[in-house]
Amino acid sequence: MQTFGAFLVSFLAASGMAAALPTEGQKTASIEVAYNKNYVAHGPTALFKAKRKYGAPISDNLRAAVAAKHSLTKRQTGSANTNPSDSADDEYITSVSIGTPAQVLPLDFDTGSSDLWVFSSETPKSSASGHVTYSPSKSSTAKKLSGSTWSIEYGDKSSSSGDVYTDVVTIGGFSVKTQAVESATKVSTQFVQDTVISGLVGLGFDIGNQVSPRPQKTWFSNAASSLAEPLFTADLRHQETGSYNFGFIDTSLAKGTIGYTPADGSEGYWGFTATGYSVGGAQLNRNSITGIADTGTTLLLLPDNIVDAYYNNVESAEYDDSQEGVVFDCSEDLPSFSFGVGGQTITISGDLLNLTPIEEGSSTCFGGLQSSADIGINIFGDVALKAALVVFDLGNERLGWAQK
Ligand SMILES: Cc1noc(C)c1CN(C)Cc1cc2n(n1)CCN(c1cc(N)ncn1)C2
Repeated sequence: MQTFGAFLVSFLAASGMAAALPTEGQKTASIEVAYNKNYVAHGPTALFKAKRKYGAPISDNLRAAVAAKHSLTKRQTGSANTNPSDSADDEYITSVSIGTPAQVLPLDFDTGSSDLWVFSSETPKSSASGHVTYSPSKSSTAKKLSGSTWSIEYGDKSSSSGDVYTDVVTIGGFSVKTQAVESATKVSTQFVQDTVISGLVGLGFDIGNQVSPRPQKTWFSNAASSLAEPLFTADLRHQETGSYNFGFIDTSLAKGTIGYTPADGSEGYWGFTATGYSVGGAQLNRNSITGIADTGTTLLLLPDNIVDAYYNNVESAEYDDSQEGVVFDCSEDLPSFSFGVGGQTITISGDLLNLTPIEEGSSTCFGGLQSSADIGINIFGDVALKAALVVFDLGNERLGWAQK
C-alpha cells in the first residue's frame, strides 16, 4: 500500500509535473505548480462548481448565469473591414456601432493606446464641425460613468479629453454590452482637422487606459473572454480594404507561415523584439530591434543606424528639415526592407516604403521609414504592418507575424 506521499510523487511523475522525492525518513515533499495563465476566470462558474461539489442548492439565476456564459462561449467572432483614410495610407478607418439605436462612427483602431474615445454631442460645435458624433442622450442604453474623466496625449502631441459613458459597442458584429465610451469635451487641432475619423478604439493593454479615478477596460479586453479565442488580427493594406478579425485567424489572408514571438504589454503597448534586419533582400543580420506593433502610427520608425543603412541605397535621399524626415526623388526604385520575427522574415517592398509626394504634384517623395531617435521607442507602424498579417494574441501574450 503506497503512502499518500509516494502516491502523490508517482502521480505527479506520471503527469509530467516536477516533484521532490522525500529521501528515506524525510517526512516532507515539495512540488512546483504552475497556474494556467490562459484560463479566463468566470465567478458564477466557480460558485456553481463549489455548490455542486458540496451538494449546496443552486438557484435558477446561478444556473442561468453559467449557462449564458458557457452556451455562448467559444463560438463568437467578429470581422470588420478597415480602409486607408487617404492616398498616403495615413491612418485606417473602421466603422463602429455605439448605443441603441446604433450610432455608427468612423474610428481609428490603435494598438498603441488603450482608450475608446469619440467626438460627441459634448464636443464644442466649432471642433465637431464635419465630424460624425455620438450623442449619449439619444441612446437608451447609455449610462453616465459619474465622476470619471479622461485625458490623453499621443506621440505626435495631439490630444483629447472629456467625460465617460458606458454603452453597447458593436464591432464587426460582436457586441460588448457595457463598454466605456470616452466622450470628448476637448480635442486638439490635429483631430479637429482630421474629419475622416471621429475618434479612436484603443487596442492596447488595459494598463494604458487613461480614465480616472478608475481606469476602464478596452473593447477587446471586455470581448476576449467571450471570443472563440482571445486574439485579434490586423490585415492593413496599401490603398485597398483590409480587416480586423476578432476571435479567429483567417490564415488565407497571408502567404507565409505565422511566426510567434512573446509580447510585452507592461507599458500598455504590444512590445516585441525583431531578431535582425536587412536591406534589398540581403541575408538578415543579427541586430535585434525592440519596438511596438502600432496600428495608430503611420510610419516605420527605427534607430538612425538602420535608417542610414537603408537610405545609403537610395541615390537621391536626403534629410529635409521642413519635412522633418528623409525625402527622395519619386522616380527612385526603392529597395525592400526586411526584419526577422518569430522565426519568419517579413519583407516590406520598396513601393510600400514610398509614402507619397511631400505635396500634391511634387516629384519629391517622403519615406515610409524614418528615425525613431527623438521618440525613444521603435515603432512598427502601418508601413510595416501592411506587409504582414499580424496576430495580437492576448491569451498567450504573443504576437504572430506572417508575410502577406
Ligand atoms: C496620424 C495621422 N497621420 O496623418 C494624418 C492625417 C493623421 C491623422 N492625424 C492628423 C490626427 C491623428 C493624430 C493621431 N491620430 N490621428 C491617431 C492617434 N495618434 C497616435 C496614435 C499612436 N499609436 N501613436 C501616435 N499617434 C495621434
